[in-house]
Amino acid sequence: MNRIGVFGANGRMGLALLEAATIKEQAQLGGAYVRSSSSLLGINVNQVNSSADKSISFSDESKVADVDVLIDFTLPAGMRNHLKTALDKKLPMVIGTTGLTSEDMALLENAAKHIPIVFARNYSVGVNVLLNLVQTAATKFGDDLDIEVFEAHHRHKIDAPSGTALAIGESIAQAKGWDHDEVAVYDRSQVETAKSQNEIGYSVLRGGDIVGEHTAYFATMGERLELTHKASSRMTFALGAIRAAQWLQNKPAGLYDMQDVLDLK
Ligand SMILES: NC(=O)C1=CN([C@@H]2O[C@H](COP(=O)(O)OP(=O)(O)OC[C@H]3O[C@@H](n4cnc5c(N)ncnc54)[C@H](OP(=O)(O)O)[C@@H]3O)[C@@H](O)[C@H]2O)C=CC1
Ligand SMILES: O=C(O)C1=N[C@H](C(=O)O)C[C@H](O)C1
Repeated sequence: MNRIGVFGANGRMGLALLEAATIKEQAQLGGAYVRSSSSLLGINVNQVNSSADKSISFSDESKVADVDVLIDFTLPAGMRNHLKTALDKKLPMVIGTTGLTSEDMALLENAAKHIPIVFARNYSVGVNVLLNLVQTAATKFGDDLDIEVFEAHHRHKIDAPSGTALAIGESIAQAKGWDHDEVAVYDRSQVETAKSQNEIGYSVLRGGDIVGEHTAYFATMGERLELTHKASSRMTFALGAIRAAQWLQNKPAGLYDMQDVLDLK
């Protein structure tokens, strides 16, 4: 049995994870962690999400105990603290937080020398299949090809482009043999020349309650391929993260991703 500890348990993803832990067989909610200053401390999780396990109350994230694996979908600063806890307690960790810097990634790589970690910018099956499909598309057209990535999310999202959009772009860059940082174009407002074929352009929409949509465009003279993924429920990500937490059981230290979990490599 996997006793799962969820950080940021009062967030949009946190609440979905509390519910997902009750749905998945062989999984059990072990801890619903919130900040030490949270007004939710001691309140039964069931009062906030009626589908969550009645036996658990929100507890202080600095008092992690009686769990087998930790899950973090918070913000980069939260993830850094929660990673320290996982290292102290020698617990495996599933991380979905996006907007991480290269310094954060270095922290993850170092931590993964001591504990097993799954880090994925999207825990849906569809997006992880898409990461392979865009590599096929990117290499099957000739060089006279324009590649763009579009993403749309809810009004509350603060990082842009989304982690998934960047993962799609990085996957394409890898297939093309490009350095992603050199070819990524985030803003054309100050550019007065036509685009080159060696770039990946990003565009972003924020509005309403959009859960998460991503399209990779492959446009050439005479045709255009659009590969789109649309998530319609956060439960997709939450169930994927619980699956990753179960997969991590008994894994050696290392940095894994959702494609490892789904055997898509
Ligand atoms: N990989 C994937 O598949 C997915 C990733 N995400 C990512 O997950 C993250 C969270 O998204 P979402 O749930 O919508 O965001 P919310 O804003 O709804 O929730 C964020 C949670 O993190 C907590 N938090 C923020 N900062 C800290 C901190 N410094 N220390 C402790 N806790 C902190 C918040 O607590 P408080 O309320 O006290 O501020 C809250 O519980 C984002 O990075 C998002 O991009 C989202 C969906 C899928
Ligand atoms: O913030 C979100 O909501 C999401 N974030 C992830 C991202 O940045 O790619 C994944 C998903 O699209 C939802």
